[in-house]
Amino acid sequence: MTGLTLKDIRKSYGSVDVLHGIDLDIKQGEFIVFVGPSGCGKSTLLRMIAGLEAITGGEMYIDGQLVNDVPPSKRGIAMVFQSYALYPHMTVYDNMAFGMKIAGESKQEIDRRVRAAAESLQLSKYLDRLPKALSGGQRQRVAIGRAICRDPKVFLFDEPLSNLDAALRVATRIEIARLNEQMADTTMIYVTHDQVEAMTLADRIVVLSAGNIEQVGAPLELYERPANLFVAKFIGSPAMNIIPATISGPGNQTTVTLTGGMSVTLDVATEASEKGKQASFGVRPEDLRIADGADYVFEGEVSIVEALGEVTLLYIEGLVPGEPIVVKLPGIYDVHKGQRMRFAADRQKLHLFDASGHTYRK
Ligand SMILES: Nc1ncnc2c1ncn2[C@@H]1O[C@H](COP(=O)(O)OP(=O)(O)OP(=O)(O)O)[C@@H](O)[C@H]1O
Repeated sequence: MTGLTLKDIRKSYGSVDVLHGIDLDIKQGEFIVFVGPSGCGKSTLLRMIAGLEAITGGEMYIDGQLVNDVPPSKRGIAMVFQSYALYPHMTVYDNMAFGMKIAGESKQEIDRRVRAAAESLQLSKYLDRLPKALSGGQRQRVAIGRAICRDPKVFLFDEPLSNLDAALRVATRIEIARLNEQMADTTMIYVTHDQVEAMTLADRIVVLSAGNIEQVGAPLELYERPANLFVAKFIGSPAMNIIPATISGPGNQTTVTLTGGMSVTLDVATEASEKGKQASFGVRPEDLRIADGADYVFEGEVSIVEALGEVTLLYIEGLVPGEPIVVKLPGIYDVHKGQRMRFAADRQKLHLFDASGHTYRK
């Protein structure tokens, strides 16, 4: 079984601690995506798994074997970089064959693997070309093909699509999803800034911030049940609206008083001892709808309307000065600046976090 186990993995550059003790179990064949703000340590962690960065502390196991001191070439890992890193003077074929030649594979085996990888990535007709005669998307497919040829146990991707334009990103993302299906036993770990890539490709997403894991879970689990305020704001776009609140009625369902005085009841249980405590109330822009009765969550004035066709984004002022509530309505709405509106949401879709940012949901 080619799983990965990270036990209290730490990284420091001199006196600067970058990763503070990462614990993570990855099963064979899983597609794991690392996300987090710039500088949180995603790439460093990936490079440590690859063996390109030394491990300062903790233990890393691949397939049950401690690999802390195993060099990259002996870890059974292949990595695809944002920059493709192809040899410019070599043809596509030779780029894909290179690693196997170095490893001393037979010509026949090399040929078989190169052609199979080229076939699965629709590169067969480009095998004699140099990288400069390829588009960015084709180059990245060659880099992926080269990695496939090495028949890795673990496949690492460091923002592989970020140099591609929007249409190519989508096409190559779908290519990677297909590859993941074909290579069902190969563990894949993928770093990205792109929420759509994370949500669509991952079996599980690892959310990192400032060198710590905030939450690990299936994409929709993170979306529906964020463990804390950080994950709540990080997953989903536009981000979840957060409104300061006070717990006024704890119980199986909790009533809170929002800044501005509105009382709202959520499907979240709280202990009696929470009464009077400060909390953060959360609602996603897409979970808000125009209220049609007296039952509403908040009221305010439209300050900006962004009509995108498929959705309309409204920025509503009135609760926290300078922090408009964002509402995402499906389709086109005839709404104008200055209009006063009320919005409602289902109780089950509302979130509540305590003063230290942890969710009240069990
Ligand atoms: N060689 C180095 N020496 C000192 N600090 C470093 C070194 N490499 C990375 N760092 C620091 O480690 C932290 C994590 O960097 P890393 O590249 O892993 O972040 P990241 O989450 O991948 O960011 P991004 O999304 O911007 O690529 C950053 O604060 C960075 O400045």
